Amino acid sequence: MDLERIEAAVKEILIAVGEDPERTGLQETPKRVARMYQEVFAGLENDPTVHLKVFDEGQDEEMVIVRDIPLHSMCEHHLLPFVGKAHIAYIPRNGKIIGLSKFARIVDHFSKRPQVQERLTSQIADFLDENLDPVGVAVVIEAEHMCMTMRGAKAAGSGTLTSALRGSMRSDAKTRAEVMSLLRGRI
Ligand SMILES: Nc1nc2c(ncn2[C@@H]2O[C@H](COP(=O)(O)OP(=O)(O)OP(=O)(O)O)[C@@H](O)[C@H]2O)c(=O)[nH]1
Ligand SMILES: [Zn+2]
Repeated sequence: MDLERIEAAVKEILIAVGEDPERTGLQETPKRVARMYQEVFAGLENDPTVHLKVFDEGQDEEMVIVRDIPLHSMCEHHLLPFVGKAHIAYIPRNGKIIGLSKFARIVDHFSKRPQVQERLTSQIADFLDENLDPVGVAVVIEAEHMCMTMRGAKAAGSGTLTSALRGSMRSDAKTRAEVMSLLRGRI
């Protein structure tokens, strides 16, 4: 990531909105924003496959659900945060599982780039589907978008719910109903 370029751009924005980038409170701001972007967009650079330490100890064909994974991402339309929770359910194949913490790391990875909620949801589902080859996987995300609350429509408190279903979660009506009712228990 080109930190110097971000700094220069932020300084330009400050001037363009009518601020004085040399006043005491703003002198360090371009540098801070550059470091902040490096952190919140780290998912553009890092490799998510490092989180795929696979164990073969899962209960075959039994569903695993990790709920309420905290999520912070940046809406690509306005570069404002959207904040919420991800819920992931999957049915391992041949006992192929990953550590529970890795789901939070994978959610974080795909959140840390300019995003829309729909694509974030699909990217997490596709990544797990392609790399774990589970019988089925479901990802549900609920989030509040600052671009809808602090500006524009000013729809404070509105929530957006997205889901991505793969494998038996999509094709098998009974499995889909089961996972949705388990996830709905808390959503
Ligand atoms: N589908 C989808 N839309 C999003 C997401 N994040 C923000 N948006 C929307 O992206 C749209 C961009 O609309 P535009 O009309 O191009 O931009 P705008 O004039 O700033 O729109 P307003 O927010 O309505 O003021 C808005 O409706 C946002 O609510 C997201 O994750 N998914
Ligand atoms: Zn937005």
